[in-house]
Amino acid sequence: MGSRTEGTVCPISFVKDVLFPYALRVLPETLEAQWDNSDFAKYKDAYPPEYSTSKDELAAHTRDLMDKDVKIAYLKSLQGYLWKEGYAAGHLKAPLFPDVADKLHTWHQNGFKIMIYSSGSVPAQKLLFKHTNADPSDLSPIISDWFDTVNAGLKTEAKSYQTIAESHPEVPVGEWLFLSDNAKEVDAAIAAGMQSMVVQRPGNPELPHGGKRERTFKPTFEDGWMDKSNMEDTK
Ligand SMILES: CSCCC(=O)C(=O)COP(=O)(O)O
Repeated sequence: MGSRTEGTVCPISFVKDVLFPYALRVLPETLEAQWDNSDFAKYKDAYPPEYSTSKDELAAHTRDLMDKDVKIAYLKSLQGYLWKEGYAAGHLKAPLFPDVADKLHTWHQNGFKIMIYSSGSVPAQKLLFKHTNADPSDLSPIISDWFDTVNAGLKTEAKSYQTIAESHPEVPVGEWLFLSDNAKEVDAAIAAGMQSMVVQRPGNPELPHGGKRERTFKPTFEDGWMDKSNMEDTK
């Protein structure tokens, strides 16, 4: 069982209106404090050289990438670093959709492996699932594995899903279920041999073809995720 984060387990607005602005707010003070710190070098040095020569260049490029929501590994890595203190201090908490925590616990108790595949970096994923609005807040112990664009590849490419499946040979590829609000990612997962569905959530943009496609899944919080009556089969 695999899933992406924004628009699937939590609202897109949490990422766009809370996480991104938080990262931009703490960026200048972080650059000021950490620029020459050897622990920070791995974030700074991952940027292309033309953007890592000065704090101003790096900040401007970071702002530009976030404005355009570019999901590039060096930005995602820095974001995870910038969010760390915010989560630790309680300023950031992931607002999961109301069905998510219960459903993940149920699946876990029933022996399913739950894994996350996100454009957000693995450290950022772990922070998000560790600090949620659920009770208990930390869902990370029930997540079996974590994938991002560094250890798996781009989410719209079938080979990324093959890489993920191959890293767990104990689970035949046809037994994986990948849930995403992004139809292109669902198509890539299906091309790799996984089962996959588009999840529709409040606040998500209109799907291609007005959401009319096979295997579109619109969970209602009362009925639960796996109620087939919520599935639009428009074949
Ligand atoms: C899990 S880190 C915060 C979300 C994020 O930065 C992101 O890019 C979300 O990507 P996803 O593929 O999970 O929608």
